[in-house]
Amino acid sequence: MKHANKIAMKQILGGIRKAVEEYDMIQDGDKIVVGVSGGKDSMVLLYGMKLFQRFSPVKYDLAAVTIGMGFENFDTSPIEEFCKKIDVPYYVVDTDIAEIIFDIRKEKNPCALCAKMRRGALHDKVKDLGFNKVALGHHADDALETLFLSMFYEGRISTFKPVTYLSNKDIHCIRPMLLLKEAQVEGVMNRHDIPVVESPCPMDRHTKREDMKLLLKSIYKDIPEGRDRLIRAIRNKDQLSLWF
Ligand SMILES: Nc1ncnc2c1ncn2[C@@H]1O[C@H](COP(=O)(O)OP(=O)(O)OP(=O)(O)O)[C@@H](O)[C@H]1O
Repeated sequence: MKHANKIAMKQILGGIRKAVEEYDMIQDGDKIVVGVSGGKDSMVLLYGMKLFQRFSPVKYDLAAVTIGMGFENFDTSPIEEFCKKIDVPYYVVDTDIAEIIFDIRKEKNPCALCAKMRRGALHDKVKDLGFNKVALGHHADDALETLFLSMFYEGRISTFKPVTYLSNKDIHCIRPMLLLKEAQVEGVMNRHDIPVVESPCPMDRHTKREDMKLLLKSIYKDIPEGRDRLIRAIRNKDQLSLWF
C-alpha cells in the first residue's frame, strides 16, 4: 500500500477509534451489523470496521446487510465480492419499499417514509441474525446538515447522536464515523479499491439535504474554519446558551 494511501486510511481508523472510545460504542462480544447502502460512506465504514477489528482492544463480530429497496437496476454483486475479499458475512434483504412509496402511495415527500421503512427492515434483520448493534455510515458533515435541516424545517435544534438505544428492538445504533469529515471519507474511497454501487433512487441528489450540503459548502468557502467550529459547537455541552 502506498504511503499516502496508508495515511488516508489511518485517518479513518483514528477517527473511528476516537469516536468508539469517547462514546463507548463497542463492548466486548458485541455483534455488529454494518448497514451498507453501497454508497461511499457505508462502504468505507465497512472497510474501516473490518480493519479496526484487528487492533481494537474490545472484540466484536461483524456482518454487513443491504436492504434492497426493490429497484430493478440495483446490483449488489460488487458489495458481495468486496465482503468476500475482506471476509465479512454479507446479507441482502429484498423489499418492495420502492413500489409502496412511488407506485402505491405516490408519496410527494418519499424520503422520510422510505428511511423509516428501510430502518425497520434493517433492524429486523439485525434481530433475525441475533446481532445486537447496527453501525451506520454517518459522518460529521451529515450531522451538520441534519442540524440545519432540523432548525430550518422543523424549528428545533437537533441532530443524531453517536449512540442511540432502540428500545422497541433492544438494539443499539452506533455511528463510528461521526468525528470524520466527508472529504476524509472520499479521500479513502479514491485511494483504495473500495467499490461503490450507484443508488438507482430517482430522489438521489434531489433532496433538501443535498441543497443544505451545497449551502453549507458555500458558507465554508467564506468561513473556512466554520465547519470545524460547528462540529465543536455540537460537542460543546458546557457553553450551550439558549432561551431556557
Ligand atoms: N439500503 C440500505 N441498506 C442498509 N443500510 C443502509 C441502506 N441505506 C442506508 N443505509 C445506512 O444508513 C446510513 C445513512 O443513510 P443515507 O441514506 O443517509 O446514506 P449516505 O449518508 O448517503 O451514506 P452512503 O454513502 O453509505 O449511502 C448509511 O451510511 C448506511 O449505513
